[in-house]
Amino acid sequence: MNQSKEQRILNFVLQNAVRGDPRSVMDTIDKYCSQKEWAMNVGDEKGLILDKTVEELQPSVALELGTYCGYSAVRIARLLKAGARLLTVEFNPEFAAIAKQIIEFAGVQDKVKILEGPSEEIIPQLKKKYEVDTLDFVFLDHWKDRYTPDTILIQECNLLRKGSVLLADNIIVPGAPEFLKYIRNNPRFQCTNYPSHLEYMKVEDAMEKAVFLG
Ligand SMILES: Cn1ncc2cc([C@H](O)c3cccc(CNC(=O)c4cc(-c5ccc(F)cc5)cc(O)c4O)c3)ccc21
Ligand SMILES: [Mg+2]
Repeated sequence: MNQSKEQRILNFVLQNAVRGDPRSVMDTIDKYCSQKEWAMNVGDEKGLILDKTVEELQPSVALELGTYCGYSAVRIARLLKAGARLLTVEFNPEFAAIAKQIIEFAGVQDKVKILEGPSEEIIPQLKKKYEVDTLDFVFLDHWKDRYTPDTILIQECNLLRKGSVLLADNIIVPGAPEFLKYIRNNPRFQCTNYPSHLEYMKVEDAMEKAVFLG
């Protein structure tokens, strides 16, 4: 049975990155995906916007929707302070299995919990099953038509507090027009747009940051 692209990414990390070194894992994935096979990791340019958001916020509890291979989970977890944790949601079992190995290879597994299942099922379980009070940070990078319903669901589950930050990938490509309309017209969010480029390409993309005002 021939390998998936994600399996090839994992193998390249296992053979070329330095175990326990998150930066080397990120750089190795970026090298593979810019030189060999494109893949939908947030990448190093938009990754810098993600880094700055996490560093500024210093979240204790972070949620990621769309783990994929774990690139952004490694990116976020490496910046978390002692005791802080990242919950990352992935419905595709193959992706979750790859991500688990990449997160472990990077040595950030103690800060990351992969929750397997669709976001609409996982989000309502966060308080009781995963002992979350409120979310300090949410990174949206899953199906683009789920950004809005999941943002509404997160609010319905009372998971945000004054100052909670949402950061959404792919505002231009593939695009999340409905989310943009929803979040920018919602008086309970203060939005900022961060122009950038699609990972590994010279195509314009952007991230949107939305601060919950309570
Ligand atoms: C419900 N639920 N709950 C958890 C959960 C997890 C997943 C998966 O992680 C998953 C699988 C497939 C696609 C995505 C979304 N990502 C994208 O579609 C994307 C595309 C491109 C791009 C850009 C240009 C192209 F030409 C092609 C693809 C660039 C990007 O950065 C992306 O993030 C996410 C899905 C639904 C889930
Ligand atoms: Mg993305």
